[in-house]
Order: sequence, then structure tokens, then C-alpha cells
Amino acid sequence: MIPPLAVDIDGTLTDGAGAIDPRVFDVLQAWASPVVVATGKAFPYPVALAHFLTIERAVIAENGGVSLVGDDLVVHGDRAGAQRVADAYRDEGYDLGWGGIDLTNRWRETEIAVSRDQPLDPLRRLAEAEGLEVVDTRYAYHVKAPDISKGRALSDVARRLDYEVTDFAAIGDSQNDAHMFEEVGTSYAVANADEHALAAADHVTDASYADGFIEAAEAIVGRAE
Ligand SMILES: O=C(O)COP(=O)(O)O
Ligand SMILES: [Mg+2]
Repeated sequence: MIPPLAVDIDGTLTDGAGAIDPRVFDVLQAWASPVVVATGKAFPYPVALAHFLTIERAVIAENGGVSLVGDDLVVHGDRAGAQRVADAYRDEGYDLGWGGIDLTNRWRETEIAVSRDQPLDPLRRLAEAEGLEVVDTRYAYHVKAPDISKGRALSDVARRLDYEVTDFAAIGDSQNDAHMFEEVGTSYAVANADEHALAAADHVTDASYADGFIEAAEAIVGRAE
């Protein structure tokens, strides 16, 4: 049986420039079990991806802060602590780094993301003072609660889909995927993955980015046959 699949977006379904590789659409639409899109991006992004893929809505956003299965929405915690960190960071003269209209955080409910071209040390210091942590996905710094992760959210989502989390295969590329890799039955890091994802994964693909995703997807299907 083809296992349910948890898949990261940035660095995994994309090319090196951040564009979603169109070949991944066929793979995800044809997947014979549930697909959970699990991302650090704000909630509307994976919802839109699932919508335009015309696949069942099963998504994890904000590194596990928000999850949706069908019409069942769960929001873990709130944004208040991360917002205080962002405000204090700005008060010290720094900037979140997203320009005039901050679409990165506009719809974010449980965390705040900061551009990686901004200073990390003061952000870490302010986050720690709030009991929060900073996770570097290599796409953004995320100020979030330490007990929230894609892995924890996937355990919850799996139950809501009537699966065990260990039934899942997962494919991803960065630190925010590492917990998820530890929870699932089989995990694949794409070759461009960071050290945390590489260390946590059961398998590492030869290919990078979406080529790595396609290689992993074929391996998962091959193992199931
Ligand atoms: O939003 C990010 O920083 C990374 O997003 P991802 O989890 O889909 O790779
Ligand atoms: Mg990623």
C-alpha cells in the first residue's frame, strides 16, 4: 500500500530559485493515499497549494502552529509572544526585512518570520527572553514556541486522518522538517537539505530540490509495490 505522504514546500517542491517545479503536481495529484502539505509558510500558502492541486485539504502551516484536515482547523497557541519579540526587535532599530507590505507575516497566527538578511543574535536574545526559539529554515528565521513543530502537528493530523504517524513517509529539506522525520515511518531528505534534516532522515536522495522530491517519491512507491 502506498503510504500517506507529508511533504515540505520550500527547498523540496521548488527549484533552487524558489519556483515550484511543475512536475510535482502530477506526483501529488496521483498519490494514492493522503498528502499532507507541511510548511513553515503562513496558512494561506499550503491551503492555496492544496486547492489548486485539487487534492484533499490536509495541511500544516507555520511549522506546526496551524493545521487543517478537511474543515477541522487547529491553531496551537497564538502570535502574542512572537509579536512582542518582533516589536522589541524593531524598537532596537532592526527590521523584519520584508519591505513595505509584510505579506510574510500578514496572515501568520502563531509565530513571526524574519528575513535572513537581518541580524540573528538580537532576535535570538529577545526570543529567549519570551521563552521562544528561533528556527532557521534557510528561507526565514521563525520566532516560535519550542513545543510546536511539524512533527507534533503531523502526529495530530495523522490521527485526524485515521492513520498512525508511523504510517507516513515524509520528504523535506531543513531543520523544521527534522522532528517530522523522527516521527514518521520513512523519511527522505533531498540532497540540498541542511545538516539537521540530513542527520534526522532515514534516506538522502542523490538529486536536489524537486528532482530529489521526485526521486524520493519514486523510491517510496517502489518500496510499497
Ligand atoms: O517558510 C519557510 O521558512 C520554509 O518553508 P518550508 O517549511 O515549506 O520549507
Ligand atoms: Mg523546506
